[in-house]
Formats: sequence, structure tokens, C-alpha cells
Amino acid sequence: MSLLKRRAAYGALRASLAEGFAARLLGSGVNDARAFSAPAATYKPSDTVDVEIVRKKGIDLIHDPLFNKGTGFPVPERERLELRGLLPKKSLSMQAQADRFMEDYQLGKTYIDPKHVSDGGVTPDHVRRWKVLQELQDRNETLFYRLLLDNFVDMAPIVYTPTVGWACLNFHKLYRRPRGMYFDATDKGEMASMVWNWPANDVDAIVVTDGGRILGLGDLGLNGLGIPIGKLDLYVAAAGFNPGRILPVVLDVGTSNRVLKDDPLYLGLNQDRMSGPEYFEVMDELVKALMGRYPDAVLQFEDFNMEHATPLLDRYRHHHLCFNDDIQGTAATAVAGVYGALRVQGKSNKELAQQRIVLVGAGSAGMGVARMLALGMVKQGLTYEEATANFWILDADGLITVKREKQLSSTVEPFARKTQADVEGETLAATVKRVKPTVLIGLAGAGKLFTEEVLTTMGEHNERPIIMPMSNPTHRMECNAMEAQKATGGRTIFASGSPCNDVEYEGRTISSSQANNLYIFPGLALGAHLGATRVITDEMLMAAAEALGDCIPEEDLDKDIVYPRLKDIRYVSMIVAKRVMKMAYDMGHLHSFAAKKALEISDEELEAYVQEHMWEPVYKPLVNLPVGVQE
Ligand SMILES: NC(=O)c1ccc[n+]([C@@H]2O[C@H](COP(=O)([O-])OP(=O)(O)OC[C@H]3O[C@@H](n4cnc5c(N)ncnc54)[C@H](O)[C@@H]3O)[C@@H](O)[C@H]2O)c1
Ligand SMILES: O=C(O)C[C@H](O)C(=O)O
Ligand SMILES: [Mg+2]
Repeated sequence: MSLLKRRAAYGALRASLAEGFAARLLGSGVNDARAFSAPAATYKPSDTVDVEIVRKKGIDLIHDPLFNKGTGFPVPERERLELRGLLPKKSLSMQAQADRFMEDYQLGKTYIDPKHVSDGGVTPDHVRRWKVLQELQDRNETLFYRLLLDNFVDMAPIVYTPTVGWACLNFHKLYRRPRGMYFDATDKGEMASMVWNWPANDVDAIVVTDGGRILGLGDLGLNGLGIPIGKLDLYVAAAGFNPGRILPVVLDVGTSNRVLKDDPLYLGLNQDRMSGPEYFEVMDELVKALMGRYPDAVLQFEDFNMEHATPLLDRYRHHHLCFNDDIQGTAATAVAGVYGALRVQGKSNKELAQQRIVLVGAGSAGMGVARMLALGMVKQGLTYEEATANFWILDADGLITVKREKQLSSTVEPFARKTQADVEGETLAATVKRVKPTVLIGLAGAGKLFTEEVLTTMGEHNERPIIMPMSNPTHRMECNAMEAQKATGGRTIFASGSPCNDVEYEGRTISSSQANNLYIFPGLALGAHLGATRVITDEMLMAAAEALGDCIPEEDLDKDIVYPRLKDIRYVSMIVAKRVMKMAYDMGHLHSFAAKKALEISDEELEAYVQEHMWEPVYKPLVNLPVGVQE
């Protein structure tokens, strides 16, 4: 990318910051905002008009959601692209289309029978909105992403958790049009050629699941594809990945879910879930097929069960640019949240080392979080062994100690309690009473484990308890915000995996934050992609965590908010991407020449570089080139 172009992008960034500043001035009644208005038009050779090359015309174009503008095709474009007569004559602006959609989205009366909505926390209205949005995505992706970006706070819970959980449970009944790629165990030997059926020559990001553990809903087999789709929706909206260059993938290796297997409409393999060497063989073939065609793509592993999540990450992380979102993205998210909560308490990051942490759920997410928090404590001066002594980890069998008879996994083993006072299998309530933790984290996916007794005890021992029920979706969270605030007299610093409303308690409003890896994976992947980093290291993850924490404005900390506002998600992803790239550079992992150059010029230049590479959901003029004619 030329320096001229980058300068232009930086100019645009500065202009938009100035615009925001001007708006604040206007809001505060200061009239000098005019000083920021645009100067008289001058010729800028760098401000080129971005066009998009398309190889289709006529009805084929209208039926391609990546290029379709619906009634938004301008008249001259209709002439150029053989669309005349295929659409009502009147051309609407994108804004008019957006307004029309929002009316339907907000007020639509499509009836959904409540008995079809079995997932706690998801209402019939969520489901209606999910359907309306999905239909839009299937016909006009540019408008879909425009709306998702502009209404992120309202729409993220629809395309993502908790509603996406309902969509996965019902994927086989909802299936209408293909999205993403479907591989299964019977495709052995064919995958490397199958991957060439995907229409895009370039793919920047792939999210893959085997449906083994979808949110806290268990094994959903092929239905799990809804999760990579939802994650990649956020890649585009939150981090500006190009929707034409993303690929959601499911590998169907069977399912242990009897309800699905017995359902004649289920679309996956009707066989038990594979495991052992055979499983890894199939997975290896898929990874080689995907990386063979798209060697530069970032590969995100999503919602694998405990048996496979860590082994797969260890297997591929040194060979491909990949990460496991549940282990690593969640870990960085939790670290940022605890740092934020310490700042709310008026403390610094240094005091992470003094925290006593009880964590329920010793699975991939839980142990990723424990390890990263321990690494954070090491950064604050402890040895790793001293750090692990600050944790009490419980799983379905209670407190984990060295006396556990079952073999502990290598991720859990360093955290097994060693002292006499620690009773193997102790209940959560007893551990919390005895240990008096300052931080309580839930990643068990088992619902209401933070009982009134547990929460009350947290309140008894802490002036400001830090309570993070991080499981998803809503009805699998360990508690909700109201329960935590009621039991602790409104003193909890609260962050949950799925969104919770703020709580009205004794005449005041108490903030709830969302501790979800959505704050990390889009920016992390963007930084890795733009920096061509080839690997994602612990240092890069820690940089992402710290960057996330730094994005919380002071005035929000004063309101007990421990994550940035979701409306600022693009800014957050840009900062996370920048800091990931800077860390990669320091560690010798940044291989993009252009990114290196930007970084060596200045911090602002690097921000502009990231910004410039974020795809914007706007209608660009379409230029048709016949197949075979080079761009
Ligand atoms: N907020 C986020 O960003 C985020 C990210 C990743 C995962 N999660 C959520 O975390 C949960 C777990 O995910 P995972 O990948 O670690 O799952 P996993 O299957 O790998 O691990 C689950 C763990 O919970 C334990 N557990 C189950 N029932 C329990 C009970 N009744 N009491 C105590 N422990 C119990 C299991 O023994 C196991 O150790 C899911 O609900 C998932 O949605 C949230
Ligand atoms: O998908 C989410 O909402 C977060 C996380 O990846 C999970 O598995 O729960
Ligand atoms: Mg997940």
C-alpha cells in the first residue's frame, strides 16, 4: 500500500476524530465547532474512488448477496450491469433501505410460537429478529453488516450469544440456504479437492468447529456450524474483515447427542462421535486441505470439547497461523476484566499478584483463563509456582487437589491444590467460605452454580467482590447480575459471558459488563492477519489483554464498568490489532513489510494502517469484467 494512500487514510481517521470532537463541543454548547468543519474542496490525488470488480451481471448479480444492493442499485449502474427491468424503477439510498429494515426489525409482528423457544434467556422476539437479520444477510451482505455495525449493542445478542445458541439447537430445522463449508468423516481422501469448491480465491479468516461443545449446550454435531457463522459475522462487523474472504467450516465427526441423532430432520452423520487416532487423522486432513489452499488465512478453532481442544491447538499452533478462541481468546478477555475490576477498586495491575481466585470449570476455557491470569501474576513479580498457589480450581467433582484419583490433564495439574487444608472434592460453597477469594470466575457451562450462599459469602469477605459468571448462553451462566447484586448489597463488580442488563438496586443503577471473547478474537485475528505473524504467542495474547483493558475510559471505570462499550467495538479491535502487531514486531514475528514500515514510522501511522485495511460496509460502484479479463 502506497504511503500516499496510508496518509490519506490517516487524514480520514484524524478528520473523523475531529468530527467526534466537534460533536462533543456542540453537545456541550460550545459554538467553536465550526472551526472543525471541512475546508473548501481541494484536489487530493490520493483520494481515489474505490470500485469493486464483479464477474456477474443481471439476475445472477442480484442473487449474489456479496454484491447485491437490491433497490439500492443506482440508475446508471443498472444500465451498466443489465439490471433494467429486474428491479422496481425507484432507487433508494442505503440510509432509506436501512430505515425501512429497522422498522421491520423493531416493530415486525411475525408470530413465533413461544413453545419453539426452549433456550432460557432467548425470547420469541430475539428469534424473530434473528430470522429477519438472517434473511437480510442471505440477500444483501453489505446492508446486513452496515446495520450490524451501526446497531452492534442491540444486534450482537441476536447474531451471537445468546440467540446463536438457540439457532444452533435448531439449525437442522432452520436450514434454508448454504453458508460456509460442510466436511464429514466420510470425506476422507477428498478434502483437499473439496476445498476448491469454495468460490473465493482469497480467504483471510477461517473459523472451524466439530460441534463438540457448543457454548454450554454440549455436543451439537453438524448444528454447531451456527457458531463459526456467528463468530465470522463479528470478524466483519467488529474488525472489518471482508465478508467475501471469510470461511465458516464444520467438520462432522458424528455426535453423542441422542436427541439430534433420533431426529429425522438432523442433517449430520448418524453415528457416534469419533475419538482417538482416527479423529486426529480426519482433523489433520481438513487442516491440511484448508491451509493448503489458503496458507495465509488465520485459522480459529471454536467450541471443541475438552478431549480435543488443547491437543489440537498444541498439534497445529507451531505450523499454522491458528488459535483456539475458547482457550486463548477467553483467557485474554478474563485478564482484561480482572485488570479492569482492580482499577475500579482503585488498584493497579500490580495487585493481580495479591488476588485469591476461585474458578469453577476446569475445561478448555477455565484452564486457559487460569494459566493466563497466572502468567499475568508472573509479570507482576511472582514465580509461576507462587502464582498457581493463588488459585482454587473446581470441576464437576469439586475442588481439585493432588489427591485426585483420576489422572489430571497437563493443563490442570499445576493448579491442583497441595496443602493439607485443601480437601479433595470440596464443594464450591465450602471452598469459598474457607478461602475467602477476592475473585470468583465461572466457566463450567452448568447453570446456577453461584448460589445465594456462595454469593453472600463473597459479599461478606470483600468490600467489592469481583464476580464473573462467564459461561454461555444466558441460562448456563453461573448467576445473573441481579442475583449477584442482591446477595452482596449491590457491591459486586460484575461481568458475565452473555449480556446482562444493568441492575436497579435500592434506588441506584449498577452496571453489568460482558466478559466475552468477542472483545479479543476479532482484533487478535486482524493483527495477526495484517502483520502476517505466522504464529500467535502468549506475549501477543497478553498484549491483546492489556490493550483491551486500556480501552476503558476513566469515566466508565467510575461507573464500575470493566470492559469497553460494545458500541466502540471497531475502535477496540483496531487498538487490539495494533498492540498485537507491535508485540509481534518486538518478538520478531511480524512478517508483513508494509505493516513493519507503518509501525516504524509512528503509532498513529500504524493505527491508520489498520484502519485503512478494515472493510467498510458501503456500496461501492461495481465494475463488471468478463471472466478471463485481468483486474
Ligand atoms: N465468556 C466467554 O467468552 C467464554 C469463552 C469460552 C467458553 N465459555 C463458556 O464456558 C463454558 C465451558 O466451556 P469449556 O470449553 O471450558 O467446556 P469444557 O467442556 O472444556 O469444560 C467444562 C468444565 O466444567 C466442569 N463442570 C461441568 N459441570 C460442572 C458442575 N456442575 N460443577 C463444577 N464444574 C462443572 C467440567 O468438569 C469441566 O471441567 C461454556 O458454557 C462456554 O460457553 C465462555
Ligand atoms: O461464543 C461465545 O459467546 C463465547 C465463547 O466462545 C463460548 O464458547 O461461549
Ligand atoms: Mg466458543
